[in-house]
Amino acid sequence: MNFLFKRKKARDEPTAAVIGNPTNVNHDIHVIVDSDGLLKGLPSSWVRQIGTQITKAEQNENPEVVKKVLQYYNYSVKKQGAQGPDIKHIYTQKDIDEESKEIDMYLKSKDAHKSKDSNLSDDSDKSLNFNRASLSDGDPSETNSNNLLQSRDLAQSLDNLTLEADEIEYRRPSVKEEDRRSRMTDADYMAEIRKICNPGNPLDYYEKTLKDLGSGASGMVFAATNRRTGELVAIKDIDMSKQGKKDLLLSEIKIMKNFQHGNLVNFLDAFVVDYDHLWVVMELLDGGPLTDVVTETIMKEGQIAAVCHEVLQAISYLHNRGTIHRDIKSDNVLLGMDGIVKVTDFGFCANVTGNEQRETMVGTPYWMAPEVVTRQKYGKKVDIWSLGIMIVEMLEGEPPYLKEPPLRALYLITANGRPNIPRWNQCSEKLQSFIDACLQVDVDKRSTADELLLHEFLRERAELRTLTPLIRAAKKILHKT
Ligand SMILES: Nc1ncnc2c1ncn2[C@@H]1O[C@H](COP(=O)(O)OP(=O)(O)OP(=O)(O)O)[C@@H](O)[C@H]1O
Repeated sequence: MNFLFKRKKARDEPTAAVIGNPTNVNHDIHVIVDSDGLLKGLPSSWVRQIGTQITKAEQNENPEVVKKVLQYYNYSVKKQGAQGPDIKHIYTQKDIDEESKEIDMYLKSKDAHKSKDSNLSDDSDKSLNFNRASLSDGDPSETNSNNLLQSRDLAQSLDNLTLEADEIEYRRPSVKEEDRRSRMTDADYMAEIRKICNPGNPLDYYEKTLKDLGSGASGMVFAATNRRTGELVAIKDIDMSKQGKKDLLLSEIKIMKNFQHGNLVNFLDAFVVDYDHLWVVMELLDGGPLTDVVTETIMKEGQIAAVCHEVLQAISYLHNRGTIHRDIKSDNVLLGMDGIVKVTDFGFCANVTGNEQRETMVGTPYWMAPEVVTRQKYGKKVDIWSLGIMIVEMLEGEPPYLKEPPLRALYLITANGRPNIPRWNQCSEKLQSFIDACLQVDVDKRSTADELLLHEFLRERAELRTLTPLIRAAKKILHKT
């Protein structure tokens, strides 16, 4: 069999986007471009950040975009730093709206704090500069004192956030419940989780094989055999002592039990093992992630259409249940050796620190829709944008701007809108039209999952089994056979 192989490209380990965006954000910082073409009015630490990643000409051209990108980036870093590891959860429009309000409140609390503490008011952005040590090349003594200020500022900002939350009418009613939850100890959570898990010993049900399927941020995934049926399953071993938000994990398991679809990696069972390990049993996909195929081989249009069709069926299922995946990318599309295509990572998956990107930013930006960064009202169609970026991966082997650091990638996504696709002229008109329908910056013009499922490009999809040779070829190159 003849394949065109792509050169192996370095892919950063992307993480899940977990931050939503507010609507009608007040501009609390006035940014202007001075006569020298420099942005004025930005906090000094932000200026240092952009200096390394966004050129003066770009700042000149898009000052508002630069401001929004920095706000989003710094909020994201701060949230990660303040709350520790975050767990992605099932997203609904309601979650997104609530998160949007949270960002609004964060921005307001920053203003409130500014007026309360005159010592910090001239550089109150230090609270936003959580990752400054790694981003600035300033002198170490300055960094130390800033770190002290950061901790104080961070704590105060969080206090403000709570105070405001009590006063604001739209604060979600579940906050009291969250307060109660925040007083729960780890042992309390484990007791709750235990209640919804299978009480038995997993080794009575499943026999571990020697095959490790890989390791993610939250732990190892290994293969096992169902002792009764002989079915192969994948078991994700999550070390609960290292998880930040056990409450979310708890609700995830509850929700996941109700989500079953032929194009989702379905949840099968869960067990608590050794007091603080959660074993999540799911269907095993033996072909590995789509990422291996896109980085190693060149897919034909019929094969791209086949993958899009299956992924869209999963997205449509989730969207029709008021759920947004928010992390559609090739890494989260798993393949069976027979060519079956399933979407994963739509619940119970933790996003914990483990590599630089995870530490510096909550969400990986490369698949992110522009409206996420610009904090316009957004919803289900972020998944359609991400699908469009995943098509770019299938064409080019990687998403746009992958080699750029996250802050610059955010800037480019927001400033450029629809990315340039080098192989565009080699695409058929139908594929071009399909990509156009996904990568519309104007959300209203972007198609829905159900509309895309009727697109003529998908009518020419190849049979799923035609993916098998590509999977085999990728495995061979990556020594995963
Ligand atoms: N159901 C499955 N079948 C086969 N392989 C799987 C399955 N689930 C995960 N894997 C593989 O196991 C490895 C780790 O998966 P995992 O989902 O933990 O990774 P991650 O998404 O990077 O981490 P996390 O979701 O914890 O942030 C990956 O290489 C993935 O392809």
